[in-house]
Amino acid sequence: MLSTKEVLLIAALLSFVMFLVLYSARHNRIDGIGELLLANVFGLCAYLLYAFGRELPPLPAYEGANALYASAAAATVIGYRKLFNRNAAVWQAYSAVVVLVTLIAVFHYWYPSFAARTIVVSIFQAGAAGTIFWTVYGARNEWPSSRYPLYFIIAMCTFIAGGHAFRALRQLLDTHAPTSLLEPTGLNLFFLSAGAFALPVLTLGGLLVAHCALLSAAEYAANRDFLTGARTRRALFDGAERELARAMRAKVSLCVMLVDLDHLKTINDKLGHFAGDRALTTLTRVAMKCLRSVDDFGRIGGDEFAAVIPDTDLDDAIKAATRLKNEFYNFPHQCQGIRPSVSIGISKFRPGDSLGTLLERADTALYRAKDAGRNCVMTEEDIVERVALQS
Ligand SMILES: Nc1nc2c(ncn2[C@@H]2O[C@H](COP(=O)(O)OP(=O)(O)OP(=O)(O)O)[C@@H](O)[C@H]2O)c(=O)[nH]1
Repeated sequence: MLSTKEVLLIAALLSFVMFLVLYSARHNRIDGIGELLLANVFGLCAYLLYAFGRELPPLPAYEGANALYASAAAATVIGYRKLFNRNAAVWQAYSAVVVLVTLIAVFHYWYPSFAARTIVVSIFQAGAAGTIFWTVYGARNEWPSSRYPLYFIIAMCTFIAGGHAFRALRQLLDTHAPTSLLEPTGLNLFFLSAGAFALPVLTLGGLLVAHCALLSAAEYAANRDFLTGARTRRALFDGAERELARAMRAKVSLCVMLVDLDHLKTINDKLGHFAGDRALTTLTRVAMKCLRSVDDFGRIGGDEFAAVIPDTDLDDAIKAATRLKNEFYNFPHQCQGIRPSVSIGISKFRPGDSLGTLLERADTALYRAKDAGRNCVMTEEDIVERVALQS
């Protein structure tokens, strides 16, 4: 079996490895990574002081080691709060460390009691694990990707807080409880190992969270237009191909809308590019509001947007497009003297259509809408009618 010193040295090594991993991730500018890095520096020093406690004078062996280990817990809590965009409560966390170290000194020099020291340390560590638990649990519904890291952290925090609560109770009630942290009894070794690995395990959880946050940020950047937040052309077309295949297979209706901002060049020229950008962003916001959550809306270039509207026949697509057009026209734009509007062309899926042919017909309808004076909605059926009248 490992000795207590060996367990602590392994924990120190793990903290060092975690430090190196976090150090390489610090360039990603994820909030909280810096604090986890600091936590592992504190942790590494604390483990070494604990491990060589018998060879050191009492001040570094007791107060020093505990102050560093408590600071590691405080920095971990702050790191997690930042990772989940919560108020970091730095002042409160380090104040709790000061209170803890004061109590340890009191139970070391004035009222010597290993049991009392163990209990206050366990309460502090259980409180830290509990805070991380609530931070992660409270963020679960807004978490954008797989919840596996959250469940992992919640399980670990439960284990750590439960272990500390049990240890404190045992110290309080059991007359055979250990009288030193380094006592190599079976249960003491178990608690020591569990406690010593808490920091590396929670750091691992934080790294998993940071990894998921990075992935979802990269996914967002790849699939969302930087200016407007609408889907990118590629993301929209990928989704459209899937919807088209589904419409074909399930024989359900589907429509495509092309939405073009009218006279953007005039807005840019008269009011500046920022006013043009604002009009594009407003259009996206209004469209997101008017369309359903199953509809896909993306910017396909310049001032042109497209919406893929599944399970919808032409009449309902016209209603949605008209609502969008009117809402945008009536929006309180801050464009002195100019009233931004949109023109919309709609096409309806026919068996055998490809995305290209569907967009082509919507584009022809859009140009008719432009020809008709803008700020209006045209469908391919209007075109069929007009072409028939002309011939
Ligand atoms: N502010 C801003 N302007 C853009 C952006 N992308 C494209 N444009 C401008 O949008 C204008 C589009 O011009 P046109 O295609 O002639 O369209 P329009 O002026 O809206 O005229 P119609 O579409 O015919 O009503 C060009 O002047 C582009 O420079 C952008 O991201 N921001």
